[in-house]
Amino acid sequence: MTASRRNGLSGNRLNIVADENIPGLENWFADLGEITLAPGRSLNKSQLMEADILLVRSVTQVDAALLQGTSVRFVGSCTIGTDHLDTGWLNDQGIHWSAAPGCNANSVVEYVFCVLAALNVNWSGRSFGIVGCGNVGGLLQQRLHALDVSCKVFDPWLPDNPDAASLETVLQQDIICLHAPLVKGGPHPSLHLLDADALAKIKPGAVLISAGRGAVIDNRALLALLTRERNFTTVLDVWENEPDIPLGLLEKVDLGSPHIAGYSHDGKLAGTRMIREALDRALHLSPPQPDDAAVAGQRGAQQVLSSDESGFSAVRSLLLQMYDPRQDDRRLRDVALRALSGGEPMAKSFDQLRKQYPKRLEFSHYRLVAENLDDAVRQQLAILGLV
Ligand SMILES: NC(=O)C1=CN([C@@H]2O[C@H](COP(=O)(O)OP(=O)(O)OC[C@H]3O[C@@H](n4cnc5c(N)ncnc54)[C@H](O)[C@@H]3O)[C@@H](O)[C@H]2O)C=CC1
Ligand SMILES: O=C(O)C(=O)[C@H](O)COP(=O)(O)O
Repeated sequence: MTASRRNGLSGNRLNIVADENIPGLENWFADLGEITLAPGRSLNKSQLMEADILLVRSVTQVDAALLQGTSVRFVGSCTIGTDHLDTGWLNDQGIHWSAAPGCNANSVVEYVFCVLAALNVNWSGRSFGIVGCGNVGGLLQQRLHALDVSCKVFDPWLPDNPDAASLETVLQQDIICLHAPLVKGGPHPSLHLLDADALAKIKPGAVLISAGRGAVIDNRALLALLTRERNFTTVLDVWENEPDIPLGLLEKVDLGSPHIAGYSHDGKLAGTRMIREALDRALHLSPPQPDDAAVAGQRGAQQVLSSDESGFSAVRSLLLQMYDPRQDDRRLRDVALRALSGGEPMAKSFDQLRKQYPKRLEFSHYRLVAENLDDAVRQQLAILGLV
């Protein structure tokens, strides 16, 4: 039986237009019809006139300007964030849509711990503040509880969270992690939630890690503050005005990266798979055959890690063997320097860094072979996902 018969399409193969940066696309969607790849940033209506399915990432604004008058009837975004989708308009039009909630949450949480390892900040005995406690912030909170590290949470939609606190309280913690989505309206907007006033309330000596959406921090206010004084350590994965990020701000931050906190290979594949599942539900299709799915979800060969060190030094060195955010920082600063000296414009290089991002495997792909490690260190690593 052919793939399209299996799906009850009776020869009506679907016309799929997809962002060129979606791994696992062939394995998860080829059974449905023709796939046309396009650069997500510049996708336009003329490419979608005959399309049934549109598959995007966060760089494509999906709204009336893009879709009105096209034949698209399902939009899938292989991302957690949905701020690039005009969901109200899609609902009004009866166009099915789905994002991939939580697909790369584990990747972002691993990024946070690797950032702290890179900064040589031992989290034991410190307190965390989490802004936005959904799939990402909630997973971080779970790990912190398991590590016996205290945390405070600001999430106006979750007043019953056991660690619920005001934004002011959260900004007074030692390590502040921003994982709120970008929300521009409603009772709890997050746009510029960290404005000049809020930034001034951050505890001196704290570490601020922003891995939700860039505009949750007023980037001009942050630049002004960091230009006057550098009272806290700043780590930005996300920026206002991506991909043309503020280069003056990059110069001031301690670690910067091109919006890759969620870019583990596992997280990306999970996003693709989840969109296929959502499409099956929306259009009552059958999933691809297990063989296809198995290829799409293939895990890399297990890698083995060791360390001769002990205590936090061992944890730190093992985490950095798996993922070292300083490499992303270096790459970003290199392209910024080139842009400043008249080379490739930053916007182009930023997208290029993301497109050519090295394959990053999550901690669960690795195995520990360090005989010397004491039980407390082993336990800590196990909580982080390395056994
Ligand atoms: N840097 C990266 O690579 C990645 C960034 N993200 C971003 O992180 C965001 C969060 O991801 P998830 O936790 O999976 O989303 P989620 O939708 O599961 O959770 C978001 C949480 O933020 C809360 N929230 C909403 N408005 C808020 C406000 N004004 N202040 C504080 N909290 C607020 C919600 O109540 C919810 O609990 C995504 O929307 C996306 O924009 C997600 C994945 C990767
Ligand atoms: O899932 C999200 O939300 C993210 O921020 C993604 O990691 C962003 O990836 P792209 O869709 O921009 O490639």
